[in-house]
Amino acid sequence: MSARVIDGKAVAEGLRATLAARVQALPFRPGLRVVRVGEDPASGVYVRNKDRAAAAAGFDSATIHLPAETSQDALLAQVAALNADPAVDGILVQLPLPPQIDAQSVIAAIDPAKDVDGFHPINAGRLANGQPGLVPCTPKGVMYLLRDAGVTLAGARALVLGRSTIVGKPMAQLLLAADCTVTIAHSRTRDLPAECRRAEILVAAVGRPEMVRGDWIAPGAAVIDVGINRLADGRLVGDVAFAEAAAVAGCITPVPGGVGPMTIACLLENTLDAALARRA
Ligand SMILES: NC(=O)C1=CN([C@@H]2O[C@H](COP(=O)(O)OP(=O)(O)OC[C@H]3O[C@@H](n4cnc5c(N)ncnc54)[C@H](OP(=O)(O)O)[C@@H]3O)[C@@H](O)[C@H]2O)C=CC1
Ligand SMILES: Nc1nc(=O)c2c([nH]1)NC[C@@H]1CN(c3ccc(C(=O)N[C@@H](CCC(=O)O)C(=O)O)cc3)C=[N+]21
Repeated sequence: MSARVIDGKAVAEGLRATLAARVQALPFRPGLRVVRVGEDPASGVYVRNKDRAAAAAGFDSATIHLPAETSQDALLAQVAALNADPAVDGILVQLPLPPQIDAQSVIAAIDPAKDVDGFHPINAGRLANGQPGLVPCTPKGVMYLLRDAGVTLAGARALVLGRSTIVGKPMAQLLLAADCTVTIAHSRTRDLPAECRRAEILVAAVGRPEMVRGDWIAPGAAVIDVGINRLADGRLVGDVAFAEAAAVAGCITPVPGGVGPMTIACLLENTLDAALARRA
């Protein structure tokens, strides 16, 4: 292996320690509510990790777990109650939602000032316009990791693999704002390996286990693996074939212990930011 492995767990611990110190100095505890509907197994891990991290950093955090058959109206009523609750600074509705619920409508119902996921159209629009707002946690965490690893951003050729609203698109916006030359690739991209090979910064967010092979990576590239894929044998792997890619890349994030912990730390940072803005 030649690549430096970026320790997302350690960077996240550092960020959480800074946030904990800031929270301790406040006359109130920032309030975070996670709404989970049904039993999506991947959400279970995330919600558990988040609860532990939020409590340890001094946040007032709770998960509201609703049954899988919850109606859209009932979920909208829950969101409205959290919007109206002055003790709640951040609201996160865990995705995916069951099929009877339209996620877009639910996200649009969240008070943009409490939208710590940064998924509300108002916050997405602010990001696109270069205005301050709440930024989606995963792409925000990736930017922290790139900066921590000392990766040169201005002028760098960056490729984002994936164009989802929650990862790919906001990731591309943040890299663009940092003066990268950004390409967004997706399932209709012609010759994906060739596009990847041109990238000095490669961010993979496709949800396809180990799809990105070693010979797709430019020598010395910074490789950020957002993918979280649970294999049949229980192993957790990313969207990048780690060992192959690490033989070629300059630096690379592992799964687990890469982007995932940063997502949670950034959720806490967004909650603190939302609390300070709301209560100012
Ligand atoms: N570490 C973390 O904190 C987080 C990790 N994740 C993980 O990141 C991954 C991506 O998540 P998310 O963005 O929500 O996923 P989505 O399924 O919403 O989006 C996947 C994207 O990848 C593209 N894609 C799918 N298959 C291929 C292919 N064979 N070739 C090229 N492009 C393809 C899709 O293209 P098209 O648009 O054309 O369909 C789409 O744009 C998942 O593994 C998820 O679990 C997600 C959130 C947080
Ligand atoms: N509204 C909403 N916001 C989200 O941000 C959101 C979501 N819904 N739905 C699901 C995805 C996925 N996601 C993860 C975050 C952290 C880890 C994480 O902590 N991963 C650790 C541990 C993984 C493990 O041990 O299983 C790691 O990668 O090291 C995983 C997955 C957030 N998401």
